[in-house]
Amino acid sequence: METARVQSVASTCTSKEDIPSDFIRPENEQPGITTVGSTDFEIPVIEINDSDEERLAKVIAKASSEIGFFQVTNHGIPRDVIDNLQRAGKEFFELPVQEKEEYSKLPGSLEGYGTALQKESEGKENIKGWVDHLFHRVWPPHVINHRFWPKNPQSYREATEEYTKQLRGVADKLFRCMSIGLGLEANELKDGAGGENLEYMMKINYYPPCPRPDLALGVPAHTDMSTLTLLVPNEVPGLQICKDGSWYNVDYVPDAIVVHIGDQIEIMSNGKYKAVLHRTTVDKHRTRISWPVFLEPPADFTVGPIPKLINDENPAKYKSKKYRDYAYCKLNKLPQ
Ligand SMILES: O=C(O)CCC(=O)C(=O)O
Ligand SMILES: [Fe+2]
Repeated sequence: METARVQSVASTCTSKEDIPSDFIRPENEQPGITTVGSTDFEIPVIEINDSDEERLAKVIAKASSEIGFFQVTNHGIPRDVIDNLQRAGKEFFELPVQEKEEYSKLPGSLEGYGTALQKESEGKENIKGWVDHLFHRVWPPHVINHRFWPKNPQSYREATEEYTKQLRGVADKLFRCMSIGLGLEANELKDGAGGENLEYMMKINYYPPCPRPDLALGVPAHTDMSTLTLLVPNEVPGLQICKDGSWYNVDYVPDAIVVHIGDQIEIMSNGKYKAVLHRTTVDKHRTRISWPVFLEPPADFTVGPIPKLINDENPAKYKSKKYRDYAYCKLNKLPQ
């Protein structure tokens, strides 16, 4: 059966004060009840044009171990490269739903246009997220399937390729600093996740306006299973991170790239760096769009705590396993 796209649901209920009951979160998840107004800690914004990687590594390592989350500025990606990416993605999502369905996911594939069907634990009803998305790989060339890249607008491919090329430079810099911050050689963290075979999975999240943003969520609470996730949002706020059990709004910082530490880096660092728990809220009047890129190990690559970081006093806290098996357990909510 076809799933209704949230964009279609939203267009039929904008004038009303309510939303279909399958989007209403239980009270302990409702953003209207569970969001903390102000932070008593700084969510770090880090300028990464510092050529002293040792110094930068310290700042990044601190943010990665205390929060697992930060934003970076002065990253060197020109504004127009990000604008072109965002314009093309927005134009794609503004096409009629029928045209977008040509890119819908095929059974068993992650790539394509779709609406998440969130698996809840046994016996619980599924609650839907107020968001549609598009997934496709963007790097390295041998994993790209252009079948899932929009042909309309025509600028989509070039804009996405250029952004990806620039983003790889930022990712490499972050990996080097995070590796140095663990006391390792600069290349060791990236090598532990697949090195040059690391796969870049692009996602576009499209969150239409929602009449009851106090009751619904876009993407519910989760950690990313990637190594790192690098994201550029549009100007509509909505990202929240969890620290010590409380939910905090993340400010929109113009021109920044948002960095989430994902599960694989937590594992490789043997818990020194933390995968951040996060979720997204939606806006009553405006459409939020975000472009995360998940940096993932190849499916058959085994990821585990980096051997140099474990010893008798500090034994491995995580199993080593193939990324494919990790992803299977995570997506099916099975123990790791
Ligand atoms: O839209 C965002 O800012 C975050 C989305 C997200 O967490 C995800 O797609 O994994
Ligand atoms: Fe996420």
